[in-house]
Amino acid sequence: MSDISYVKPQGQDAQFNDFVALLKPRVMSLVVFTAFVGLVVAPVPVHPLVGFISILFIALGGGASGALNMWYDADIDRIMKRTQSRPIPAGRLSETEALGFGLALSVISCVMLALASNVFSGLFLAFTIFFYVIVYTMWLKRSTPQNIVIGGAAGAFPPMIGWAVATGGVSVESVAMFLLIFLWTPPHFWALALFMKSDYSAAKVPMLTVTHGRKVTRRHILAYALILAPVAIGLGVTSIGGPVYLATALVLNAVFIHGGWVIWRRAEETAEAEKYRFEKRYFYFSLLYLALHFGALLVEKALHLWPAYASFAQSFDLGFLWS
Ligand code: HEM
Ligand SMILES: CC(C)=CCC/C(C)=C/CC/C(C)=C/COP(=O)(O)OP(=O)(O)O
Repeated sequence: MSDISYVKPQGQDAQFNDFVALLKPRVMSLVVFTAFVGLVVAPVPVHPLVGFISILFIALGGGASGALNMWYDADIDRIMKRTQSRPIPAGRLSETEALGFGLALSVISCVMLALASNVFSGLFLAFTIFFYVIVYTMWLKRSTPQNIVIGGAAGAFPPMIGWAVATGGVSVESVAMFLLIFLWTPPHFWALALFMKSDYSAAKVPMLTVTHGRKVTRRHILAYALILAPVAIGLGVTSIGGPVYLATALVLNAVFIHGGWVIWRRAEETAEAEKYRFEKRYFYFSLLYLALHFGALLVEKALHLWPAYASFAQSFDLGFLWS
């Protein structure tokens, strides 16, 4: 964690773009979208200004956790090809700058979210940052191949935070959204780990592909796709689901399981000869998979404003089983 290797390029100030890059904006865009959906689909309406400010601070909190992750992981980011051009390993920002930026932004975002919505949401955001930075990044990532399974919880909390902004609490629906992302994370990440294995071996990060090999990882991807499907479809029979969501989930999960099956059956030599083309496609499909599930929840929310649709959708709601 020292700054010894840091040499600021002459005459070049730390760039605004580099601070933005510390926020991991591309990954966080989907994270923030899930938080937004969590907020919008909740049964309690939120004033648009409060909603906007809350999402802004959830986004900043997520970004802050990304900056703290990059501060702590600078040593392994220097080794991995995929991450070598990040601001710290590339020498454009110092570790101290990233740490200060990440800490300041974390405090500001949690306090502001608490003030803008409610204390529970602010504390929930703080816990999520803690989970990603301390539990995942500092502890699990370097110690167990289950790192992303357990650590993945951090990435699954944002829709619950959005829901908490609106309702001040937790519900079956928000837990179901959490479970959807929680069980999606392993196949999402392991598909990438199949074609990024050498990066992780070089950095000695105990990802499943490194510790147990690609064959075991392939089996795990299929297993998680199979466990994920009933949870993803199950979300459709809660109060925030409905026929449009259910149809979307049925199609997406059939495709995701089929892809997981193909990944499991693929001979390593074939995958290597094809430069892991299918695995790469599966990784990108995983992003679409999650975005479309949350997109379908938004569509349900809009359609529920139409009374005829709302009463039709009601017949799919099995909420009486748990309420
Ligand atoms: C522990 C949990 C997770 C791990 C280990 C993980 C890992 C990764 C990695 C290593 C990448 C490649 C990033 C890059 O090229 O810089 C990636 C990409 C991505 N991840 Fe995840 N991910 C996790 C959870 C999530 C969650 C919860 C979301 C959103 C809800 C998400 C959304 C994305 C997106 C949108 C990309 C594509 C970024 C791009 O185009 O550059 N990830 N993920
Ligand atoms: C609101 C809030 C606090 C949200 C946090 C959301 C969250 C935990 C997202 C994690 C997604 C992510 C970039 C994982 C990368 O893992 P990695 O760090 O191992 O990947 P890397 O090798 O690309 O750094």
